[in-house]
Amino acid sequence: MNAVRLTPPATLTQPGLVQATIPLASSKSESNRALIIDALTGFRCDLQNLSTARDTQTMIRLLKSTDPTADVLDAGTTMRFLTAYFAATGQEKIMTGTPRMCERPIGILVDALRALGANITYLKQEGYPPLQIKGFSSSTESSNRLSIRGDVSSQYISALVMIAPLLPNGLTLELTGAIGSRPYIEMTLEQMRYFGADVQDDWEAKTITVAPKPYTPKPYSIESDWSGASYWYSVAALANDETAEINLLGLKAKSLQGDSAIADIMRSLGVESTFTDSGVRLTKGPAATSLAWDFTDCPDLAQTVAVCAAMKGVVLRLTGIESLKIKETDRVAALQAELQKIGAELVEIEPNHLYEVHQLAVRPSGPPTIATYDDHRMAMAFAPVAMQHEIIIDEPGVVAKSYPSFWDDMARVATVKFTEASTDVTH
Ligand SMILES: O=C(O)C1=C[C@@H](OP(=O)(O)O)[C@@H](O)[C@H](O)C1
Ligand SMILES: C=C(OP(=O)(O)O)C(=O)O
Repeated sequence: MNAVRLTPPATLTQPGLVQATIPLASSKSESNRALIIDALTGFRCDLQNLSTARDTQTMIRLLKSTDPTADVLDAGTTMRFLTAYFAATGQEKIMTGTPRMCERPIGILVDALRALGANITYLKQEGYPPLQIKGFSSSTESSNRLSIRGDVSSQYISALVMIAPLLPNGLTLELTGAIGSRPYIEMTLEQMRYFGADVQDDWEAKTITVAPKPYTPKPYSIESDWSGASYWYSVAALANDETAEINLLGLKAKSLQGDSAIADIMRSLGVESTFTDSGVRLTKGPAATSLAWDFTDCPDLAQTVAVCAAMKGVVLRLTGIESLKIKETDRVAALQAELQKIGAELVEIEPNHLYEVHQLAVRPSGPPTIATYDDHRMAMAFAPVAMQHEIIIDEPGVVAKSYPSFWDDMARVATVKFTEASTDVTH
């Protein structure tokens, strides 16, 4: 694909000691759930520390907008949560997004909303945005029991359960197949409970039941983003400075975010975590020579860990990364292409199931230029490579989706230069 460069590439070099305090962005996942629940209370909750992420800012804007078209840009949760919200609140909207968003499936959610009484039509391709929400005719006769696949995106399930307190009969969801990203569903249920919803989950029976009981407006403060924290774990793991210390602000040991698993994963890659009053302190510890991890519960960590393991020469076996193919880009393909540039490869060992990252015998010379494929996590996962050698990140502006201040924070541990490009780039 040919693309015109939108932001000058970032050249990163590591100046010396790694001693930094990083404010972090707050969680866009928690923010976007809190915003939907707030809207369902008539905007009566006092939400504090909302994320500056573009995905959250887009959610805020669209919840208040009277425009008949809601363009979510590239925000998956915003697309899925707002589709359910606009349907349940009977708002007529056209839901659209970036070309990539229009390739990300939504049929499972639309089918479920239709079964609950929503009138939704596809404007282009069946099963994908753009779509038109025309109204909702839920009645006490509408079924309140639905089966839904759990193996494509947990966001459909979160979207449905969040509107369920409004439905005349509430909702029971029976989840079928494997359940991906389960901690995100649990985050949704916990936030709903906090705001007074009556929610029962039975993970053995794979059912979630929500009673028809309205939310109670309350103040709520959003935690820092553990997915964003993962890049700092990678910085600590790759720092040559054995005295490296990074303090990440606003993280809690008992988090709603499944990506807090990064603390366990990174212990194997040589990072110790100590929880403090202000967050978590990262210091260096011994690293393993190999690591196997199932990313089913934490798909957004896969890129961080793959790049970090590749740089450390730790052989990494990954499972549970099937959903990476339908995110901001095909992240499996993107990793396969870009890991080569840092002297590693991602090999598919068992089709669509088991993958391995290992170093190549011959390592490329000169600073690599990493393409980012409109994916914030490609940019942020590769940035910590700067701890070991110079690296150039193309389209660094992509980080705005989840972590707009990422480069400012990065400048606390590396030299970050944005240089104007004179030519077009090819992905
Ligand atoms: O609910 C959420 O906030 C999210 C769920 C996950 O998506 P899937 O459920 O599609 O894996 C995750 O990848 C995404 O970044 C945020
Ligand atoms: C997959 C992601 O987000 P979303 O699905 O909400 O676009 C992400 O932030 O990595």
